[in-house]
Amino acid sequence: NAAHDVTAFGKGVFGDKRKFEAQAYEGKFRLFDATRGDGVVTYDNTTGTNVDVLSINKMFKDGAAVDAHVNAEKTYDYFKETFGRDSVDDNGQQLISAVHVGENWNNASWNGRQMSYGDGDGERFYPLAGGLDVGAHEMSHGVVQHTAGLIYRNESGALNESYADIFGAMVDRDDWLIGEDIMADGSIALRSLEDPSVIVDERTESGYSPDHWSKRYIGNLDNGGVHINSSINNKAAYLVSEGGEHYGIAVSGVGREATEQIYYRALSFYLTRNSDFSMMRQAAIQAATDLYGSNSAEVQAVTQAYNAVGVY
Ligand SMILES: CCCCC[C@H](S)C(=O)N[C@@H](Cc1ccccc1)C(=O)N[C@@H](C)C(=O)O
Ligand SMILES: [Zn+2]
Repeated sequence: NAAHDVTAFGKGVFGDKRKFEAQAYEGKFRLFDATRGDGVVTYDNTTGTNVDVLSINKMFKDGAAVDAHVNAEKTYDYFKETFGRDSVDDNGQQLISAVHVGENWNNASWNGRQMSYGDGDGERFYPLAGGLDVGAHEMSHGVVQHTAGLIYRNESGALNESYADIFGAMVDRDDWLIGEDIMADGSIALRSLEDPSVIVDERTESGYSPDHWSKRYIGNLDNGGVHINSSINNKAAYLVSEGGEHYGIAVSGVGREATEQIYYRALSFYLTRNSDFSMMRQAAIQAATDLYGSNSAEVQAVTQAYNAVGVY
């Protein structure tokens, strides 16, 4: 008997009840959502199967698998509804997620084809699938890969990481923090777009994430600081949206809706593999000009935001 689509239920990593699309097949159920693009499929890396026999109360019981599946559905919907983009390649590419990857792995990744989530060690991170912004971060790397293709090193790599955080913060829309749901060590988040300097980063000289180009990390750690210098562009995007005063420069914000359109257009029309921060500034100004006009508040916000973080 063929598989058929069902709306199923399960509890996430933190015990919250989730609803999602799955399939019933041969008396069992699998995390395969056939309603989005060429499918959203989630599987347990330790067993290699995406079949999860429903427990007696008709619930999927693998919290990380449930959350990873919902993260992918929500991020698929975000790109479709906000930009009309059909998955990472704008051609419906199947969204594959693997959970329980590694041993207490304190990370998640996009390997060019799929998302992988670690379970965390319970000291640094809880299971990373529990964070919607983690899944959105990883899938956004897929979008970057199929658009500008920003090389994952130095400034282009920092932009790649920044785009993953910006879209992560737009999908997980109630704050400007990244990783706030999965920190096990008591810190408020892994990164903050609003105020990067509140997050300790022992890889940097100052111990904090930079919020100005003059404070950028220059060195070989972290592929040339891709998770460190991303905070400079993250701060710029935050200022474009929310506004504020930064190093004496005032920015009038234009809101999340205009900000996500500007950054998406800059990514998909103007940025290329080797783009650096200065090219990011030009691309965002051009995108804002295309969308809102050269004398618009949006162009003004972008210009002031990049002035405020010292990128010209
Ligand atoms: C193969 C090694 C991992 C490559 C880096 C991946 S893309 C990445 O950036 N992962 C995110 C995971 C994440 C996202 C949101 C919130 C919490 C954690 C990341 O930021 N990883 C940090 C821990 C890092 O690799 O330094
Ligand atoms: Zn990343």
